[in-house]
Amino acid sequence: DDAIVSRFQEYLRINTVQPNPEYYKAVDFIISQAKPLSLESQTIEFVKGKPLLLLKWVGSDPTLPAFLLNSHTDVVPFEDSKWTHHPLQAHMDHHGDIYARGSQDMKCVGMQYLEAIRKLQASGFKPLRSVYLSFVPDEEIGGHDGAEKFAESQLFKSLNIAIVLDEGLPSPTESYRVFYGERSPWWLVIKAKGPPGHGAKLYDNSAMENLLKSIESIRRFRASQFDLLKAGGIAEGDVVSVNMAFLKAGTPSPTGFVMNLQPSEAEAGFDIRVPPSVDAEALERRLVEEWAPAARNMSFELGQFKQKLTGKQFLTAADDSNPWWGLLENAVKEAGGRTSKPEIFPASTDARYFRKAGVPAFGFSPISNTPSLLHDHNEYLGKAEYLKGIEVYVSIIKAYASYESKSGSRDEL
Ligand SMILES: CSCC[C@H](NC(C)=O)C(=O)O
Ligand SMILES: [Zn+2]
Ligand SMILES: [Zn+2]
Repeated sequence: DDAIVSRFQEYLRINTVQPNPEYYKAVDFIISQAKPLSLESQTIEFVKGKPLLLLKWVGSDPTLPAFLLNSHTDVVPFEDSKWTHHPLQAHMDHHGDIYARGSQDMKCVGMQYLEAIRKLQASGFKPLRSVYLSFVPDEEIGGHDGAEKFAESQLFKSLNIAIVLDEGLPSPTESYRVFYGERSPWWLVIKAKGPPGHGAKLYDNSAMENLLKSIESIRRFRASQFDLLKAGGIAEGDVVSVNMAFLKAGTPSPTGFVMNLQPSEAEAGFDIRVPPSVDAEALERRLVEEWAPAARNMSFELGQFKQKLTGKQFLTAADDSNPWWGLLENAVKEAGGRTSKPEIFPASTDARYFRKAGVPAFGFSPISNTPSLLHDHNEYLGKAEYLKGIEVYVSIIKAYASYESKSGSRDEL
């Protein structure tokens, strides 16, 4: 167990923090881990400097579709002064909790896949289906140069993947959370223009006033969605979330912002997440007519990383019609765990690109009894929970790799 935990800590200590992740250090480390497992390995640069590592554990029946275990190698930035231990130290405290950026999101999962394969090989298990592992870059900044290009590639098609597993979220209870779809991310910048003027003058249609009207309207909508959630009976992934990411306005000067000048431009950035169950077109109309009406000198554009998905959202069946669902549920049970009712992922993962390519995907991180600290200060994972998660993957990989039916092919799902 000590060696297993040390390997996890080693991966956590590699600085793959956006916006300058040391991707090759991570890839070299994973390759070194895969060597003793005799996995086939290839590194693909869809975009220069952003390697995607693809590993393969070859199954004995090449006529059966394979399955893919995906994880991203990058992590989000942190404010290290707000942490109890430095987020790149991977310090384990006396409770066995390992503090590090990526301990939950999602270096744990990437390493757990490999550790599970190591255990299966040690037990003499031989897969029938091939098992692929992808370690992808850039998930945290939209996945365009990583999983999106991979899922759209000829290479991906040639792998003949029947099912993908990707990241989920920690569960504060005993039951693991599983995700079969996601909300669509809309990252919008709403801009207002208006006549400038003296700070002492009351007049209509200033940029600030126009923007504030929009913010008020957006906040009323946010409150209505939040009220639905607070009332209960509806999941986080089934309401629209709206949060302001930034406010940018004012006329800067070397001594601070000018106080007696009403600026001619003002803008605000919003992170909006739209569930598959919500009419995205109606929301778009609301955006055009109420939140950024041209009549009020307003416009909108996409923020950085250009996140806005409209149109069809792809969901993976999480019922008897999908054999991979039952196999997953059962495998978790056999490892002594329990899955809760499948949910819509409240944020975004690379799974959306695989689903879009026509391949079903589940979001699943085997972390129970743990607060969700993705992107938060003091992200940690308990050693016991990490080790238990490896056993869960042993069970899942065994079940998936042994599934004989040809009905696990993509066309029939
Ligand atoms: C929209 S691309 C960024 C991806 C990131 N994923 C997670 C899981 O936090 C997010 O939802 O913000
Ligand atoms: Zn993640
Ligand atoms: Zn993340």
